[in-house]
Amino acid sequence: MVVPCVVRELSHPNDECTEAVAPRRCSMRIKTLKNEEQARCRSSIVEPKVFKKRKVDTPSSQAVVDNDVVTDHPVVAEASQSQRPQINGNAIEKSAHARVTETIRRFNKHYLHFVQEEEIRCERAKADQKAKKTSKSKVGNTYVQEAEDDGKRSSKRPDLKAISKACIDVGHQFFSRAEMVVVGFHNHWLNGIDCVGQSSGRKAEYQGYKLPLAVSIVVSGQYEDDQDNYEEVVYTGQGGNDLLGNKRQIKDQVMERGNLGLKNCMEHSVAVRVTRGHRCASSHDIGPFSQVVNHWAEKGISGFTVFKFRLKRVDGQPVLTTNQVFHLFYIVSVSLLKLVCEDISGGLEDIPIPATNLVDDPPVAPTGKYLCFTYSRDIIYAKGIKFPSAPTGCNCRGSCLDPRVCSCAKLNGSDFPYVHKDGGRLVEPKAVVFECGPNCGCGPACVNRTSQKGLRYRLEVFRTPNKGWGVRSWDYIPSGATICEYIGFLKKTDQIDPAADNNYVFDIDCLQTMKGLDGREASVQIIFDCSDFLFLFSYVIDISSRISQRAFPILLCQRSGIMTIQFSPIWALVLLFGFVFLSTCDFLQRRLGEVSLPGYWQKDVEKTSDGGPEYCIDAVSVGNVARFINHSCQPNLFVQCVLSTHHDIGLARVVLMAADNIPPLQELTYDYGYILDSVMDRDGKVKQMSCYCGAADCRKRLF
Ligand SMILES: C[S@@+](CC[C@H](N)C(=O)[O-])C[C@H]1O[C@@H](n2cnc3c(N)ncnc32)[C@H](O)[C@@H]1O
Repeated sequence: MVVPCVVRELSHPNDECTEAVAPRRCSMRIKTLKNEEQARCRSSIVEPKVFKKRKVDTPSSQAVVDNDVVTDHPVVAEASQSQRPQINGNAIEKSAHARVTETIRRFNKHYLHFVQEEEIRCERAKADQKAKKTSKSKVGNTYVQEAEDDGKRSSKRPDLKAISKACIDVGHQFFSRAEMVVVGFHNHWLNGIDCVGQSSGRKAEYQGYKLPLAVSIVVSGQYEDDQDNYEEVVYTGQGGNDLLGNKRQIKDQVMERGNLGLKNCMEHSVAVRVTRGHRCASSHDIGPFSQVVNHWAEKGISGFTVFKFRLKRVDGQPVLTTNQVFHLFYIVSVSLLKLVCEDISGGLEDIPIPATNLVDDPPVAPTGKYLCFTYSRDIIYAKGIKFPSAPTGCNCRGSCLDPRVCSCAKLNGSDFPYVHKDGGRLVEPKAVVFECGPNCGCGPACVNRTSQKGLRYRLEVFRTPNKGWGVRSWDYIPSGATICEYIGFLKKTDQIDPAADNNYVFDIDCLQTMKGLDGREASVQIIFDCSDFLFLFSYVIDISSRISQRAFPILLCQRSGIMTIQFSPIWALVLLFGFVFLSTCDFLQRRLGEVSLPGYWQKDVEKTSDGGPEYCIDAVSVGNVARFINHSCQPNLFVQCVLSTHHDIGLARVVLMAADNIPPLQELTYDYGYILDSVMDRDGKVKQMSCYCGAADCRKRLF
């Protein structure tokens, strides 16, 4: 039954903190992996004793999962944190999930960098092609042809390039085969069967085994002869498929490679990891170890010989709900979710935000003491706060495309912070992102306005058992995507009544985070960086050298600051003097991630040592869907400061973005960044609030 969102008094989960001094949240950024040792490479994960050679004495033996390889499916993990399975007496490694998340984050970071490179390469090829066409090159059509070829050249798959960059650990659910390869579950981005090959035969651990030996199969669900369920899989061997066409069988399969690997597994009673791919999306669910119990050859639907392998799940492994395959567009049964409000935004958002309640009986809508708020899409400036003036924008037209030309891109370290893929994804978290603003020449579709484009995913506010209301998405959200901005009243922090027990205050702490103040993790380093200076010089010299052909040095300066110079002594002196002059003229370029901060922020950074953030966003009475997003110690979102309409860092926009690929119906959370023991009650006693995020590495307290 749908009830209107009327104001009603509800007992609120926050009731325990009445009388508290209003706890303050800060924008804890995405956490970088502190301990590189946490990340183990594939080589260690797929250590033969773990995966590759799995001697199982009897099909029911639990020896198959007797060490650290434990499936950690998110659905299972969420359902029973307290009853995490013990296999052969060994508890599941608690932070496996966290390590996987970190690994996938690293992979996605590399991946998005490669996507960015690829987009730039294509844009340049297109621009060159256009320029060459218009200049009607004297050398006939040769250049035009070359540029065309460059533009058309098949892209260097960013995901495959990223695989080589990441170092890995065990996983749960993957959104692409490439992610699985990264994590080491499966070593082929195309083949369904991953084997230990003949070349490993000399290793001691394979003595006595016939090779190849299969270690992992992916049930893709897209071949005509596949029929699978969860306890038992009938797997069609490899070979003979029309891989470029409709995947139909076009010739007989042969008992070799992966097929032989599976046959050998049966002979040696070696278990195989089964993973399920999804037909429409590229997502994969990691399934259980299974034993090949039978195999045979038969004529397939197309009349060609195919090998069939029957695999039975080995007992003693966690129950998986792997039939929950995540679609890019999840079809949600609203009646099952008990809708209590059709759209909490009251039509203000482009996509309605329903509220559902499966917890209360009868189900109630998100209303009550703390939930009676006015929905707003935009920040509202409290009385007395002056809106800063808008910066001069870039001169681009339509959409900003060339980072060498766009002045906004230059502020971001001479690259656009977003790639176009999936409607705009942030390549990596930054101290601050400079987006295009009101005075820019580009239009609303510009990629450098990604966070200004409103909601893109079907969000749902849902009642959680112990955290009040929370937010999740019905759509798959790729990492780096914008979820929403934190909206509310923009106030001075001293305008917040400390006795008001307001849990909806978000401190705008970009500067504090930059400096790593108050125990906050400094997400960025402030270091002296000469790359911008070098870039400037290289530019001047490059132009000069073009003019005078050979009289000047050629200087190549890369973003990393590495340069190669072919120089004449006089130019070396010019460079040296220029460098010394600029560095002593209070013109130090400081670097925050990839962002160069204009000099005037230096004073702000210095000033920000003690007092804490000057401004905050109070969403208690006015806000948007962000006010319902809960905290997690292992969040899937991160906070990104964004500047677009002005460049006042103290009043930066606070935008929540996806840290991971987020499957539909997974709760969206970010790290509130409370400093433990920083919240006091009126008597000056430390106030505590339990954390119910359920993460394996939960620190058990919100504050
Ligand atoms: C900004 S509100 C989030 C939305 C809130 N759950 C609601 O129902 O309106 C912050 C409050 O939610 C609750 N909360 C958020 N994350 C939590 C967590 N991990 N564990 C326990 N309570 C949490 C706390 O009561 C916190 O003060």
